[in-house]
Amino acid sequence: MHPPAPERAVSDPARVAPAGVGPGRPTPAAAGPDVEPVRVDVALGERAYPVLIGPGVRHRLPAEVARVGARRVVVVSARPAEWTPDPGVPHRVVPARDGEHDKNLSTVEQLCRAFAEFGLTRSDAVVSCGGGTTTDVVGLAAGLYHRGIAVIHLPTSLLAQVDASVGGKTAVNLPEGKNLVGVYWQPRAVLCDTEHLGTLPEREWRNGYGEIARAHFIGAGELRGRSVAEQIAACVALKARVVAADERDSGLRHILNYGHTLGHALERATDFRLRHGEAVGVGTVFAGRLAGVLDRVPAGRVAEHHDVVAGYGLDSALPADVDHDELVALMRRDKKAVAGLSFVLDGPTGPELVADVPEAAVRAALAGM
Ligand SMILES: NC(=O)c1ccc[n+]([C@@H]2O[C@H](COP(=O)([O-])OP(=O)(O)OC[C@H]3O[C@@H](n4cnc5c(N)ncnc54)[C@H](O)[C@@H]3O)[C@@H](O)[C@H]2O)c1
Ligand SMILES: [Zn+2]
Repeated sequence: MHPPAPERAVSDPARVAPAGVGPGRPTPAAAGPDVEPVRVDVALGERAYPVLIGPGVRHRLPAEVARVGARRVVVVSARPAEWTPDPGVPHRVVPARDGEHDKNLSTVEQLCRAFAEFGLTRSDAVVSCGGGTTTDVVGLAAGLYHRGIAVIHLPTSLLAQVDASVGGKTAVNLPEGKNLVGVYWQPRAVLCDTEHLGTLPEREWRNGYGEIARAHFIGAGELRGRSVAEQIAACVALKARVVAADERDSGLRHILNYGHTLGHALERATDFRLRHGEAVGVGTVFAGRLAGVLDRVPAGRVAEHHDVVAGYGLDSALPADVDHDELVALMRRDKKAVAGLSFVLDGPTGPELVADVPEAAVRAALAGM
């Protein structure tokens, strides 16, 4: 099989200079002839790591493996083996499958056994290549094996590049629920190769754009019309800033859940017929409407939520068959709910967690969506 297709021109090719420099800010990083990768640093002291974004950045893998000092590597890949470059040290490729079905403890055990069989020691490394489900399960296996071994992610879906592979949260599912077992385990590097997106189905593009749309309202700003690499870089830079300030989700990190309270409820209410990003898109429109109902933002800002979500090709309306009572009940049970109905909402001082939102306001925002 041939290397992935070239970068897809999803949006206006007009390029804009990367926004600022420094930790958590995208900075240019040269990588090859016609390549303009961007580097974002996740500033976590001695656990700081780079995220490289752009066409062909997978070829930085041997350099990153060398930087980590690994002598042997296990590559866990849900994509064809040729998608991962030779890491430059003795290695084994273990095939994996993306999907929630295999994101479980049994896969973690199989992976750890493969690491042991190949003789990985504490100072070696694991590489993941796949969607967010694969980076999550491999991240957890790496975080547990020998009480933690270096992991480098090569995320291949847009959602995994803008969100799942960065920030150090790892988890697997139990029959009782999603993401119930996990650890915080930061990768040593993340290589977001935009060429890897060349084969992504349309729906998975939308899935990623739901997260990019919500990022618009929590600090990433206007990204419509920018190149995919710039959109990813801006979302990663936003996440890097938030994670550097609140690695373990005890405060600021909750702003990343913008649009997610209704989003999660919608995923459940539709029995996961909606992809996560599609649900977050609708949830983002709702967050704008609710902030409007509560007089936290003017009408123009409410409309901007609709325009941004629709502008990324996402549905902004609630699916016709969902019941508002059920959505309200699910939102009350949201695991992030601190008191009553809680939402991350925009306001005069920017987005913040708002607790005890009156149910009538929630219903008013849902009505007519
Ligand atoms: N750890 C975190 O902070 C974090 C954040 C957000 C999401 N997540 C997790 O990420 C997962 C969702 O990630 P996802 O949407 O990537 O799911 P996924 O891994 O299931 O991938 C989505 C689909 O895209 C396909 N795919 C991936 N890359 C492809 C490519 N290059 N070409 C063709 N097809 C490709 C996959 O095979 C799959 O069918 C969820 O399990 C979620 O819990 C984790
Ligand atoms: Zn999300």
